[in-house]
Amino acid sequence: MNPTYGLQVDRLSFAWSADRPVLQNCSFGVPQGQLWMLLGSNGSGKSTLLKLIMGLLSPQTGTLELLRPTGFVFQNPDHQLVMPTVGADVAFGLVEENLSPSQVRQRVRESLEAVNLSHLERRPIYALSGGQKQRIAIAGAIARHCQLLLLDEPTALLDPDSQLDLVRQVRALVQRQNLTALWVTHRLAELDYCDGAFLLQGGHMVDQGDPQRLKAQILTTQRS
Ligand SMILES: Nc1ncnc2c1ncn2[C@@H]1O[C@H](COP(=O)(O)OP(=O)(O)OP(=O)(O)O)[C@@H](O)[C@H]1O
Repeated sequence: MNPTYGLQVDRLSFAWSADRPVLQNCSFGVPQGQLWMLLGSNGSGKSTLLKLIMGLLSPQTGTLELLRPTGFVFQNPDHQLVMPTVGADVAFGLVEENLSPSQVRQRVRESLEAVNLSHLERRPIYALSGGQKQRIAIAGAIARHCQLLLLDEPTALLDPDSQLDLVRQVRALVQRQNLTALWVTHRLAELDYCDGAFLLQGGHMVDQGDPQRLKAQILTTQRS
């Protein structure tokens, strides 16, 4: 992989069945240390692309190179947070890492600090807001020292203020910790907080680059 990219995808194609191609010859890269957003209409293949990057699906052709470990954040945090309290949930992701109890405590502390939620370590998960739950899911990835974050419409269930709060926090975190992040969204307002964007249409990556240019272009298309 080119060392300046945290994620590099080259001529990737995928079809659920031979007569239904979803992704066709997609090539793109997310520079290391940056947050890029992935846009595309319903059914354009965004979630399928994330599943390929996560390794849950295998491409028919093409290659994927990515920094590891990789962390995922889903639309609905209730599908992701499995333990009764915040601290226990973040620690749960570390069970396979063979760490001492004090190392686990240190990782939990650091990762909660990273998402500015240290004060919630003992709070039950059910008592969190949607935005706080998403930040705990992100803390779980940070605790595992993830280098690449994949976020599939993480603000879909949040109110408008919490949406922008989350994207601002993730951008700051990416910059502070030199992470690489790919964030799937339908919300054009979120494009104000990323370094670049990709536009997926009909299985092709039809545009990529400056998020404000893509935003203006999509708004013009929507008006016409
Ligand atoms: N498990 C599956 N089996 C067969 N076809 C699928 C499966 N999952 C998705 N598809 C099809 O693949 C295409 C792309 O779906 P995908 O969910 O990746 O799109 P998307 O861009 O994420 O959409 P949305 O914005 O609505 O979440 C769609 O035509 C969808 O019906």
